Amino acid sequence: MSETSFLGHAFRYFGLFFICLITLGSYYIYDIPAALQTGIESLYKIHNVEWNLLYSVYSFPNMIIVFFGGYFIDNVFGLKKGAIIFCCLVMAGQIIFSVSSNLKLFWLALVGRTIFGLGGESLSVAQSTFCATWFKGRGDINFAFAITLAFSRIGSAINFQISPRIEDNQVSKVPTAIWVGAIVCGVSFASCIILVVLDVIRGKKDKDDPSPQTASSFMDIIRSFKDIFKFPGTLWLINLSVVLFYVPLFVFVSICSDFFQSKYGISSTLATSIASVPYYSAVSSPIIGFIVDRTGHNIAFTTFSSALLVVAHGLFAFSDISVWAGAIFLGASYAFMAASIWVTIPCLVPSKSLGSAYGLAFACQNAAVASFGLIINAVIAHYNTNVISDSSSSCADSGSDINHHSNHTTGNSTSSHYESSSSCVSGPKFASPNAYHIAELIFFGLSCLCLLVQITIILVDTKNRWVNVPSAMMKQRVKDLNPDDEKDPLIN
Ligand SMILES: NCCCC[C@H](N)C(=O)NCC(=O)O
Repeated sequence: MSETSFLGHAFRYFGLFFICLITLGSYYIYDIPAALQTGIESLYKIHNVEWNLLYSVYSFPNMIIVFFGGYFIDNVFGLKKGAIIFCCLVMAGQIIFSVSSNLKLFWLALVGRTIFGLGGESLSVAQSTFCATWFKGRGDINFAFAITLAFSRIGSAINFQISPRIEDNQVSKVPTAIWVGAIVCGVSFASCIILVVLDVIRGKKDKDDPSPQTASSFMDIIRSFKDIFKFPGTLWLINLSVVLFYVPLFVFVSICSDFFQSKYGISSTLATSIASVPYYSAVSSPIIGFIVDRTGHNIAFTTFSSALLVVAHGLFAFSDISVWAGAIFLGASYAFMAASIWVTIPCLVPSKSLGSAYGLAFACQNAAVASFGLIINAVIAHYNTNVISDSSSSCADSGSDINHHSNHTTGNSTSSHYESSSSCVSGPKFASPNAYHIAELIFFGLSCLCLLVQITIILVDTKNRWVNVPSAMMKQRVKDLNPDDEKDPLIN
């Protein structure tokens, strides 16, 4: 099958469809607590801070677990078995969460979310590794990566549309909405099985799956961890830029709904819609990926993306111009970054280490996002001069019908979640503008650092010529790193 053969292309894109589907469930269920925040608080009779635990139990273990996940893909399970195991964990976690909603047991919900966390991020590593191995050294790899990310973000968006509709403002329907998440995970699991079969057909069954003897004992595992210190400096700079980019994106998105209401005086519904602009904008990244495939010079694109991030946070921090301006810059910034950063990794490590490299990047990202999530919320609480009316308990106990809007956040302890209802105390549910201003200064500073790191990578790469060169040279670099792939029927 030659590279240009129609069958080869069709088969690869058929595989890409299932590569996209394997994380649909995990992206869909990740934000179920946000989409059903009020209902979940009422169902389990919990407060905002306990609700936030549904995110913490996912993020904190992933500071470490996701690296092990990537490492196990490379050295213990292999990609196919690893993907199935992580998909099982995601589905099992969601089933436990669903059962907990029927039994109204919050501790069981936390167990479910923890098990989901054990698989969720590692499944994303498996997805990136599948994408990188199926498309490595090809001219459409940026496009393929961008499609998987766009698809995943559509999964998140569908949850925000569907879950509140199923729940229909009735606590009794919350378990149904959570069970629907389990069904979506079932679809992802079935897709994973199909993908594994396709991967076997692809004819790489033994090459991609290192034998378990590679790391048969705990000491073997510890010893081969040293390999990560052999990763090139550019990969560490890429990881640093991932951290510096995703903190001002993910953490900002988690607090921006309240920030928009506080600074711009807009309604919570509008604020929530604007908060999701960055994720909807990911839908445009395949177009950008298509362009990056033609031009190469990925770091030029990530640098441009960082510059857009600086502008976005500059607008939020220092101007009173319409809130839409900053949100659109942030969305454009995300679309460019998503389409260009992740593809640089196969140019820096050989295929056999891709899982570890993606695992390392996601571990750094999770550690930074979880830590800065706490720091930013602490800063906001410290500088806040508003008296926040915490109406959650009075509302939560006010009956089975709830007055609800979706909160598109990744969880924060200051987030608002109630429209006023007869039994709720009205008043500001968000912190004062000065508190958000300090937080914004931090995001702006991190964005500037991100831009600085991108410029550093460009300078470093003028010598190496690995990740900021025309696409033909990047393809050649991947081939040089993986000489065995000469025999791969789908690559050559
Ligand atoms: N539930 C969120 C999954 C995130 C997966 C991964 N850590 C990541 O950040 N991927 C890139 C992205 O832009 O989503």
